[in-house]
Amino acid sequence: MSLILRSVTLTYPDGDRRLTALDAVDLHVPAGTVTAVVGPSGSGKSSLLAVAATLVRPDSGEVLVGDTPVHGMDRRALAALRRRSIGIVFQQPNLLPALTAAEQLRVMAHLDGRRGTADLLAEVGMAELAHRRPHQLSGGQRQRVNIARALVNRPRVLLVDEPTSALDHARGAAIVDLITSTTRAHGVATVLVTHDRAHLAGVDQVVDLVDGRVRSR
Ligand SMILES: Nc1ncnc2c1ncn2[C@@H]1O[C@H](COP(=O)(O)OP(=O)(O)OP(=O)(O)O)[C@@H](O)[C@H]1O
Repeated sequence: MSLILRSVTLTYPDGDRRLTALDAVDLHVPAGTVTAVVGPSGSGKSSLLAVAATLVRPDSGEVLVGDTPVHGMDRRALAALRRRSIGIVFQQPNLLPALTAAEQLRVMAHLDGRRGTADLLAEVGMAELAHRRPHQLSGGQRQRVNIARALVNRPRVLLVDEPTSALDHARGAAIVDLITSTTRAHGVATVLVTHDRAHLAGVDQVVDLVDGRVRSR
């Protein structure tokens, strides 16, 4: 159950012209592996995540989420696919301030009728802090809860946006290690967008995005 982008092109209106944010991008992220997407500001990283999340429809090309082609799906079908198959970890953990770590996960589980959230908190090293609210947690701990929450619906695809930007070096490295180990344990296809090349030794594939084009290495 992989994530595949085939020759994806995305443009935005730019005055009288169009700006090409993604230019014939090919990406294959097999299940149980992490692909890091690295590139300078404006190279198209957020656009790539938005297309992979099915939040933005490309001008052309094909997106397959967990082997399901999204082309031609209506909004309702896309929303169902996102809920069922895609986990998203945003740069800033947008946790609900009034809820404890355990409750953040249970809300998601309740919405989707899933169980087993305590195991997920333990997996990200947060079992003992499960009763704490976001303001009682460090940035790294909040990011751990955020990652666990993204896994509640047992997604096939995990999309992670700059998870280390607010963390120091050691905590950033620990978060990337955690993303890698949970990716393997859950067999998800993970895309990790980052401008920070420091922590990428353990990932399976690194692609450079330059002016909307992928350069593999
Ligand atoms: N909604 C939009 N309308 C017009 N142009 C846009 C829009 N969103 C992004 N762009 C442009 O598309 C290009 C790619 O932007 P994108 O946000 O994907 O880059 P990025 O690599 O994520 O950048 P950063 O690291 O700064 O977040 C940039 O030139 C940007 O200005």
